[in-house]
Amino acid sequence: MKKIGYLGPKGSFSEEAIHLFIASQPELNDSLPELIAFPTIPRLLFACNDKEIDLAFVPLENSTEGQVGVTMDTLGQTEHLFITNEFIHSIDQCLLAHEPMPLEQIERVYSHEQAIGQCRDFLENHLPNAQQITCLSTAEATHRISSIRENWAAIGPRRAAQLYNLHLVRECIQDATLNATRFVLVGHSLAEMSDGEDKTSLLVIAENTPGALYRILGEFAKRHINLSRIESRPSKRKLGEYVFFVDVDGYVFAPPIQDVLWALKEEHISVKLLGSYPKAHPHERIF
Ligand SMILES: O=C(O)C(=O)C[C@]1(C(=O)O)C=C[C@@H](O)C=C1
Repeated sequence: MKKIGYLGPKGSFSEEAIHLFIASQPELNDSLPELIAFPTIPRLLFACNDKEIDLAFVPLENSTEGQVGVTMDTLGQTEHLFITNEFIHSIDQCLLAHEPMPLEQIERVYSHEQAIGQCRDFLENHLPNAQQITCLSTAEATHRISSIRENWAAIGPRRAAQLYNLHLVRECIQDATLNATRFVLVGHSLAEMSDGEDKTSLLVIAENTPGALYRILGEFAKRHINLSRIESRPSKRKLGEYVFFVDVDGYVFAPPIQDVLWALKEEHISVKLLGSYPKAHPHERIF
């Protein structure tokens, strides 16, 4: 039985998404994997890197709040991991508390930083005086308030209300109605080319010199390779130095992508392959 790790505890958006992802994958449905909750994303990804688990399921970016930096940074640090699938899950944030209560009475709001970021306008407009407390996940926030009878609330998934015996004070409190998170499944080997459209994720380490990014992008443009995402993260070596996460259309062994990788190597630009995997086509309700 395959072991898949996710950001827990039970009731997190990650858990909700992994169940839907498994249901969408006939080959995983034949022998259901064992799901293991981890308290943090680095612990989860390093457990996979060290082969304690077969696969890790992690959030990578959200349509409202943007990149999940900790996932990107940890993928950059691990050595034996490849993204093998992506899965887009629609996210509805709910405000949960012990009992129905007027918003003015709520003194504290607990949640994961991504969830707090997705509800920034709601918090500013409706709970301007509530203290915001960041937790390791939305489910951890929900679990924390469930054992203490105070005027505290948590932001998290609808299902967490049932699991932790809480009341739904408000639903869909995120700032953008269409709110979705892209999760990726990460494993130990490169996925094979699919029957449909694939994409390739690369981590490119550019020098801080004039035109460095221009030259990198030029290699893709020359070969008509479509870039679907480019994001920077600090290199963590010095202020103002960045690494770039680039997603391009196509499977990594397709000749034009191989040509780009050779060209970048010749220019001494270092590139780490993060994976090649089937492109997700989310339902139009999501985007
Ligand atoms: O805290 C959770 O419930 C998670 O699964 C993490 C996470 C994230 O880091 O993006 C997942 C989806 C939502 O965007 C909010 C939080």
